[in-house]
Amino acid sequence: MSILEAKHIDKYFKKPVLFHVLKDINFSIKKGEFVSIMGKSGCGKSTLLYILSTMDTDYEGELWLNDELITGKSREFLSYVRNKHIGFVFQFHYLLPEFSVLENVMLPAKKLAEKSLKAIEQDALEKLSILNIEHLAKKRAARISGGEKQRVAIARALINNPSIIMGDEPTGNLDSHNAKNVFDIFKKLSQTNDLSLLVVTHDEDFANKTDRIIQMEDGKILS
Ligand SMILES: Nc1ncnc2c1ncn2[C@@H]1O[C@H](COP(=O)(O)OP(=O)(O)OP(=O)(O)O)[C@@H](O)[C@H]1O
Repeated sequence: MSILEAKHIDKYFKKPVLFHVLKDINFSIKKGEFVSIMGKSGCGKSTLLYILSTMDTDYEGELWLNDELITGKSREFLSYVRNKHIGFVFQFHYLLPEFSVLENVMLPAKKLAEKSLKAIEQDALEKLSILNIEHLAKKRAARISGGEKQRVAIARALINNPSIIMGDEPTGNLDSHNAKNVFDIFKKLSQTNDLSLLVVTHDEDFANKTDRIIQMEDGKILS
């Protein structure tokens, strides 16, 4: 079963001049697959991820998530889909510094509002324990290290049990030790939890260890 499928995606930027940035993008990601996207700066990786994450709706072609057509759906629906089915991990973690680690992880589940606070707290503690950082639960996010912050960001991405995690340079801000930790966590999530992962990266070591590399050049997929 495909978790994510892009069919004939084209995108144009209209200003300052008409620019065909994505050209007939086609690929799919299976359940439990760990895929990386690589390519030179400016080839369109972030633009593509923005579309795949349902944030950008101004494109041609079709986006499918869990065998459901996402293209053309309302803003409210897309916001729900993002929160429920997609977990995000960025280069910068975007944690709320004054909130505790636990509160940060709970936030996307509170927004979804499908469970009681008690149940959300239990889920958040479980995610923290998967990432071996349960002991940080009560600490303020501002008071933990960069590597720990990225683990908290991963726990937060997992809180609503998404179908797929999307990462934009998730190891871009980490030293090699912490980058390897993040890779190992992602690998384990794909193998033991059957979670799909799609990660844009410039890190060749990281990409070479993923199940598949999607290579981009000038807005096209090469392989
Ligand atoms: N809002 C925009 N309007 C016009 N052109 C844009 C806009 N955003 C990006 N571009 C251009 O589209 C191209 C692709 O940009 P994009 O950010 O997707 O590349 P990228 O592969 O993610 O690069 P990097 O690896 O540096 O992050 C670039 O030439 C960029 O200058």
